Amino acid sequence: MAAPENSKIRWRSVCIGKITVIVCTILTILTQKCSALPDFPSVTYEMMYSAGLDAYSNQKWSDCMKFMSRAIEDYHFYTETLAECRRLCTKANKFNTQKPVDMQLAIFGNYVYKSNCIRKCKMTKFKTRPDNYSAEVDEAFENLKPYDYYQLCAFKIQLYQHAAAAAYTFLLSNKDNEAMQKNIHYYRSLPQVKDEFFVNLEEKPYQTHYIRAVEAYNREDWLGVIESMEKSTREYFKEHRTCRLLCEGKVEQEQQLDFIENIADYFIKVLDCKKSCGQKLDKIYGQFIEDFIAGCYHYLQFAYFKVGEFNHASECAGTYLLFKPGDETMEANKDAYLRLKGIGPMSFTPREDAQKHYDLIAFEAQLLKYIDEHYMFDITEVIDDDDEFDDLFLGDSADELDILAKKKHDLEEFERAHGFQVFAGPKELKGKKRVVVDGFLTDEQCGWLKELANIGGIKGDGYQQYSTPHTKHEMYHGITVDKAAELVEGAKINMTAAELYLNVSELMRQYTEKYLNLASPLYFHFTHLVCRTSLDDGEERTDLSHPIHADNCIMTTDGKCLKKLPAFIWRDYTGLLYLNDNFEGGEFFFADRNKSMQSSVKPKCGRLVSFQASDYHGVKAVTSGQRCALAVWFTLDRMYQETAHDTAFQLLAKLRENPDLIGQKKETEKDDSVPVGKTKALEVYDDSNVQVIATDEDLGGPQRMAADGLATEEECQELCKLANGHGKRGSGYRGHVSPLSTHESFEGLDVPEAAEAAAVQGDGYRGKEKQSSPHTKHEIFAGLNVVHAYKD
Ligand SMILES: O=C(O)CCC(=O)C(=O)O
Ligand SMILES: [Fe+3]
Repeated sequence: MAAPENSKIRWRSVCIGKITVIVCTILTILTQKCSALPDFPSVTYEMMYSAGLDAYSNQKWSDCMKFMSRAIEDYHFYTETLAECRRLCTKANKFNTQKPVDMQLAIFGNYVYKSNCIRKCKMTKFKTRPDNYSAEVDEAFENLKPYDYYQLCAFKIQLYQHAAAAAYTFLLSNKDNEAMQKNIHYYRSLPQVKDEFFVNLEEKPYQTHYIRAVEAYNREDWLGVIESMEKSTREYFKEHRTCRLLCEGKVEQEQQLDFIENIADYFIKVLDCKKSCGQKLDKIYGQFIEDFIAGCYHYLQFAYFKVGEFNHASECAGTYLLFKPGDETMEANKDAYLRLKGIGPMSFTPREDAQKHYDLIAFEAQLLKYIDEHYMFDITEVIDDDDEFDDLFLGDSADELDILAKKKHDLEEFERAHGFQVFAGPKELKGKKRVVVDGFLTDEQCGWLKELANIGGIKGDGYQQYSTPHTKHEMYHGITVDKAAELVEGAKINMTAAELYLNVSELMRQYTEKYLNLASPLYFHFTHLVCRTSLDDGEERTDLSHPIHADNCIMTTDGKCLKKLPAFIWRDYTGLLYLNDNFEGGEFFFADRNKSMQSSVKPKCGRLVSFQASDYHGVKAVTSGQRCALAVWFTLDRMYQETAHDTAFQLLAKLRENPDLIGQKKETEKDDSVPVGKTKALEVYDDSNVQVIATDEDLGGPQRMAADGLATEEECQELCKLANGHGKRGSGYRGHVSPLSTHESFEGLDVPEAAEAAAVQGDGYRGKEKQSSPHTKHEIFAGLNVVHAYKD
């Protein structure tokens, strides 16, 4: 478990210096007695969060817990109260809009009246409390960040029950957060941590009732389903209203606009926020449930049917059909209900609250569609890519932030230690994950490598032996790193140059990995020292030395990047280290998909350019002289790692130990230095029990492979056990009833798989026959049974 110490928090401390001290003092005086937050109205969640962060960085773990939990508590108090004020004031009207002198005047007059109402309400409830919070802090609370800090601080003082609950709560809203997945995994491995510690501290009433309803459904306790699901729908609409009301204060206006423009822009932003309430709320145990509210009515209609309350059952069926018109299962149920005495078309009139909810959402969707298609958003808005480099170092959880801050620091240290200077970044180069850095080689070193390329370089090497692969006006020759080592053995070049080749390419790999802040290691796929020499010095040229292309896909005429063979689709990043500038032309450039130039780089000795292999780029014509570079293509897939570096390393080590061997063996003429594909890479695995039993030709298509020996008998059994374990849990999990199964699926199986399992259950319930789980089947048949029961 990576629990950071002495870490720098990358958080804008909103409450620094004096204020923090005051807050801390107040809270310290209050000590245990601080739960009645409204009594201390001027202490806000923002202040407490800041105090919590300070406590965290000063390693005051229990203070950190205390402040974080109070911050969370106050955030709830504040948001609930705010929503309540807005709700109370929605109906406050003074001016008659029915017979207005001027309708618009009356409407806005009422807004003035409502605004006053909200202000009065806030004054009564919040008293002297400041009412201006930074968007960053609000976002942190929405994403449950305080729980992240809370769990770390609790962990530090071995309060595992608190830590586990906070970690679990955070994870439910931040499912992809790998650091927290690892933390949960770690907590679970502790003997003192019990399953029941993993509780969702942010569970909303509608979720609790929903879970109970599904549990009751699984027990076939139909009255229980009715009671809990009715409560769940009521609570859901309430929560939805609150969520929408909270959207109403969240807009930051940047520009001076007309009165009406201002209102429209503000309104659109609020609308956009409201639209996301469904996405936010339709979750159980953090798992999104499609058509959540419709699903509730499906459960209800079935439960009412089971207890013989057909009027209610029909009403719920009708409500379901409001949300899912034409749903086959429900239409069939409807037909069946219609055959019952006392049930007519009116029995299917949707519930009033559901109808209101539906109308609102539908109207908003219509409005948003209009806005999407017609509204002229201010076109001066430009994408601010100033922070793109920093984006590479952005994290979510406290753990992540600390790790990333450390990585950024490491990178800076690495740059300092090697004397590298960043010359251009994503902003100047007009693309993410691009960098130009100087200082990789001295002039002398560039000279050695150039000489190496010229002595040992093979014409067309690396280009299927074509000496002019891209333009007839230039000749290419190159040398791979293992070939360079062989030249040392053949006494054609000195050891220093070959070692430099090996070492500097490794530095390029390390730097690219660090700069791009990659989560997994980079491997060499192909390393090539290459020179291009102008054949017609000084002639006018309209062609390029290297046409616009990407290094891992085929560029189509309409600018698409097709990840298909024969492109080297496993290449992920490219590094080009230039060796000279005494030539004409030959600028490297990045291009758009429409082939227009985005930015260019002038080669010079020791200058590295690194970028994503899928970025389009090219080289302008070399109109005179020779241009040399060390080009390295990296892959994230170990399978495609080239063996040349190992070979070179071993040979050079042997020659260092036995210098007598140098010059004894005749250097071979054979050139086998074409880029290494899968077959060569697989040889790496031959040493570790893996045997390739069939490849592309045997299996009748590209990129196919079968191999034995990837797991031992024991490992296979382990995996089977795991699968069986999940199978069992799966059946207990079908109603999303056990938090443990959600929790376990995060570590036992991968997240998408767990998500899929949950999605299947949700979907299946709504009658999709393709689902295979027994529970789902049961629900489909149960649905159909209704029909059959009355047909027969
Ligand atoms: O040498 C350069 O600047 C770029 C070469 C290149 O893009 C390539 O070989 O794929
Ligand atoms: Fe390229």
